[in-house]
Amino acid sequence: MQVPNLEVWFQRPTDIVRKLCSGDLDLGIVGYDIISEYAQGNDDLVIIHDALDFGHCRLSLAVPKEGIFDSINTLEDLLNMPQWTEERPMRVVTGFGYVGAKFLKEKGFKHVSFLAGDGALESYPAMGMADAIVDLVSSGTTLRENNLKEIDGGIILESQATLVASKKSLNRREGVLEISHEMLERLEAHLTASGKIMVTANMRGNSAEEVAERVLSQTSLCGLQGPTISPVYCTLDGKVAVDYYAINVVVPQKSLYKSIQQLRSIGGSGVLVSKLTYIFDEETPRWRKLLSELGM
Ligand SMILES: Nc1ncnc2c1ncn2[C@@H]1O[C@H](COP(=O)(O)OP(=O)(O)OP(=O)(O)O)[C@@H](O)[C@H]1O
Ligand SMILES: O=P(O)(O)OC[C@H]1O[C@H](OP(=O)(O)OP(=O)(O)O)[C@H](O)[C@@H]1O
Ligand SMILES: [Mg+2]
Repeated sequence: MQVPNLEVWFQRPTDIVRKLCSGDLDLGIVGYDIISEYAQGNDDLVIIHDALDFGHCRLSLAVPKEGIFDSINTLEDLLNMPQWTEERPMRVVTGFGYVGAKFLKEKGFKHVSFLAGDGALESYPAMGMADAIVDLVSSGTTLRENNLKEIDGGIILESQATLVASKKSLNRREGVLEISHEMLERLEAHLTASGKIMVTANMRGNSAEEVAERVLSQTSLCGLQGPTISPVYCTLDGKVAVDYYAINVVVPQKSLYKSIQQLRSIGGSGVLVSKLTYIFDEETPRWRKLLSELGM
């Protein structure tokens, strides 16, 4: 473990929120969907990082593609269907009863009944047990396989993994604030580095400035703050001389090949490419934001 005094437990998403609320966990990594549903109105929880860039999905309303829903393509269409009455409300199955109900109420749905379910909700409409579902969608494969469709305006929330904490722990438990700070810094630095690579190459030149001019003339070689150019020393006739310059530049992974082509076009050779693990920038605004939410 690279962070001392940190113990890691894998728990079910709902239990993470529950244990944060009860004070049994100090920090949690959990989807925003779960926080929205299960941390209802609990102001002890605070989101330290809201976009860890994994577990991307959306909570969405879906209905069967055919039958009475054949021409239903928007939330408005669904709302105006004559089928839903007090005696026969639209039956929605979901594991997200709180945010699901709140959403439909805000959109003006009156005749709705909710049914709770944990898994394979996509099968409920075909089994005749529900009219619509509110569930997580990522690739959309599960919906397609079950002959269901999303409708315009039916996205309830977008979710991805977040780092959350209990304010009580941050304020009162020794070391929790410091560890949270370190984790936040490492996560941000790692996210900043993801998708970026370091390209190193050698280039013949008369001076660092002259090499820099050539490098900066290329759009894909500008780097984070500009290229780093340093002399490569060799011995020539028994004397130390500089014939080559090494250039170091950080570029987006997706411009890898373009960068190589541009480097070659200005005389670069011996190109090395390495992955970056962390890029530590200035103190992240998320830290300031957290301190202010804690009243510090
Ligand atoms: N298809 C998906 N693609 C990406 N992220 C998803 C997907 N489905 C769920 N998630 C995210 O992952 C979290 C965990 O999903 P899920 O509830 O299916 O977990 P699980 O580990 O299977 O737990 P459980 O055993 O309680 O079902 C969700 O809260 C959501 O944030
Ligand atoms: O749009 P897709 O990429 O098909 O993903 C969506 C599916 O993934 C989740 O289920 P999961 O596989 O976690 O099973 P579960 O519902 O039984 O937990 C979610 O509940 C959907 O069923
Ligand atoms: Mg699951």
